[in-house]
Amino acid sequence: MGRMGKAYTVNPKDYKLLEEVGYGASAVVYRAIYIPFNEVVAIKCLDLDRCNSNLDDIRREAQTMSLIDHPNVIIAYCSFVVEANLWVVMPFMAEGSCLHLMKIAYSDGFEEPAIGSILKETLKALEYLHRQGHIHRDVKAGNILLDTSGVVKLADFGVSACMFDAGDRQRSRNTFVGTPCWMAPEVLQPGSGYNSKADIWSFGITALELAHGHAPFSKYPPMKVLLMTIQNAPPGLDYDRDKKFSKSFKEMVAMCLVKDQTKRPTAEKLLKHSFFKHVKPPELSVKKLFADLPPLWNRVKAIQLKDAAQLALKKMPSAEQEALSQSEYQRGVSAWNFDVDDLKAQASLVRDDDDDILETREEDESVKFGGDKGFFGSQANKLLCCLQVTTGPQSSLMNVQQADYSRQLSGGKLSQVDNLNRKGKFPESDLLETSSQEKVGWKRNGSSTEAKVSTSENDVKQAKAKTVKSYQTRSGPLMPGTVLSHSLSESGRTSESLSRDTSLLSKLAKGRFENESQPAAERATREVRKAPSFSGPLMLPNRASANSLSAPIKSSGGFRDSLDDKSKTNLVQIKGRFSVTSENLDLVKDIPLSTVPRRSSQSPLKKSASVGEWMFEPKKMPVNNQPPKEINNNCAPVLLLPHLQNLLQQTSIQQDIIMNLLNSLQPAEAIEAAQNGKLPPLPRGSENNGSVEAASSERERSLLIKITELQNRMMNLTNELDSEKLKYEHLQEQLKAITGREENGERSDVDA
Ligand SMILES: Nc1ncnc2c1ncn2[C@@H]1O[C@H](COP(=O)(O)OP(=O)(O)OP(=O)(O)O)[C@@H](O)[C@H]1O
Repeated sequence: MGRMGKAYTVNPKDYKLLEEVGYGASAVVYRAIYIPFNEVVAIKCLDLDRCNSNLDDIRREAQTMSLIDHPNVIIAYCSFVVEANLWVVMPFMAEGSCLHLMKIAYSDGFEEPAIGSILKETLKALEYLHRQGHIHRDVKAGNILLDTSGVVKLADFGVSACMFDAGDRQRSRNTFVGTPCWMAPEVLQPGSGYNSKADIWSFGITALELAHGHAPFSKYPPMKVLLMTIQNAPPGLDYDRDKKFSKSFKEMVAMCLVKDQTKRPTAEKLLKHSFFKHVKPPELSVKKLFADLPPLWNRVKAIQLKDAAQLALKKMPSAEQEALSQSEYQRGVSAWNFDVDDLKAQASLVRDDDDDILETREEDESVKFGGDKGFFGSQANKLLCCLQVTTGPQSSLMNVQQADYSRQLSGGKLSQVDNLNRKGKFPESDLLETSSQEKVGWKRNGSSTEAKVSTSENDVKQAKAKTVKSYQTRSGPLMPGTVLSHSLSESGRTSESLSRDTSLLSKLAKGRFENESQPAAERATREVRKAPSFSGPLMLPNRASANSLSAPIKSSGGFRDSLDDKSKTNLVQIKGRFSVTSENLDLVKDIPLSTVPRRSSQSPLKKSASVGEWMFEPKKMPVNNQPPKEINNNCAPVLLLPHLQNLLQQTSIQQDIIMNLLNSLQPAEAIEAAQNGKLPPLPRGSENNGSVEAASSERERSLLIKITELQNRMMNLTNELDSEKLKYEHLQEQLKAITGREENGERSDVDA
């Protein structure tokens, strides 16, 4: 039974599928006619084979959608299974999603009045859903739908979870679901659990997406997005760069994008924010956004072709992979794939020398990684270990995209379409639609350009439509057993259906991906395994805590590209895995006691720690008044600085290593030993008479020997450093003296 007493049958024969008006990771959405009422509806056809979600998720989506009742939340009239698809019948939103609208005509985002209206309506929907005990978990521009009168509705409960569903509660709230770019940090951190505040974060990201035309970090592969979300400062509207936006908008966004979920406002509270007070009704500000635009299905077609053209332009395999990953975000697909192999493959997309990543956007400028290859590896490992492995049908990201790719690549004159869309807007454009739908053309100022959708694409499409129609109907309520067994029996059809895609290009693409994605995954696996372990006694204090804005020890590897300009200029040295910046050095002195404990006041280590201060707040050293025997005038103090800094860095790192070693051993004895330069007495292994104890004593002994060696080296370095400091001071004095003499000489010349 639908709304307002209207009954929508669950018989697919009562529905006539028309054009495709949208597609996601697991679904294609069609405009359709419900024949008994002659009413236009939208039908979302979820391909159960492709679908990453389990049946519970799908059923939940359908149930949730049919129970909700709010003007800003899209409802489901009914849903039923048709062969390998779940059909969800819902109202048709004739202007599609905000994402599509931006892609077709507002690539740099909307103006603030429109954004305000869209966000306010969306927030009303969220407030309602949260009140009902739901977390949407997939708030993004792609799920905000608009109709011709400017009505805004939040869609897609494909991943929503009911907070009051006791049985599933823990599981669903500790499971990663959603879209990385929009996902709150707490959602990305396994085990921490999350609540409706996760939607507020996504809402903030959506606000940025509407303001800029893309979500922050959207150009990066998923694993990178994940790490950036966890490690970086939250993205936001920049007070200088985003001048065109009001202060209250910026403030509102900043309130949403707070890493501590408890500090984020509820939807109810956020609605009271001043930004929403003066927002215009959507029929005034939103409606005009789509004036003069072609019908939705033609826009969608153009977007598909444009995406395909962009992908086809990427020649290099690595670029291709990156493009695939990026296109996933650009089109706002939310089915974040948690198949571990896929994630590893994604991780392999993070290239060390990815220079183009340096041509960053606003959010990139704040990128400060605490990770390096090793760190990345270990973090990724941790994350991968915690990720829930999808055990369903093979619906890897690659496969899903591959299918889309195949579909798109079968299109015709791509460059022309790209040309058409290059300018983004079609203000005076007039779409000419041929009856056969083989030709899509835009007339611009008299000159017409046309983009032909090739027959092959139509063939594929028609074949697809026929296939859908020829499916046997299994109408009636969604029966988990039926679908599951069917789905299982059909598992592996993804590759089958791919092979049905006929275009030569798609075959080529397919071959390439099949050949490349696997090694990529393997490579990534190897990389992750090879990654140096940061656990154990030799671990440097990892100060790149999950939420830290910057880390004292920075990457010179995997995320070198992400260092911002500032940190680049501060770069002191890149050595081994670590690069050290002056900022880092400054932080060395602030190592918390918990990280480097029991730093004794008599310890020689302290000496080296104080070097950090000296570098940045030069203290007067006791200067030997005797002039140095030899003055090398070429050796300006400036030249000495890098050398001193190197020494300092080495000393600090070694100090950390030693302290960690000490910390991992018999604490009091070891520290004492390190301080005295002696070995502690052997642990009381003999008392226990245990071979294990004896072995561990042996190990401790050898470790202590190593410590002593290291300590000696460190002390040598410290001495060297001290003498360099003295030299530096002398040189400074010398310089001063020379300068003074020269000045005096000049003055006496002038006097003379
Ligand atoms: N009722 C509707 N009316 C018009 N267009 C719609 C409707 N529902 C969805 N669409 C279009 O179809 C697209 C994909 O729909 P939807 O988000 O439900 O699929 P999905 O597979 O769950 O995608 P994703 O995983 O990216 O969220 C939307 O972004 C939107 O453009």
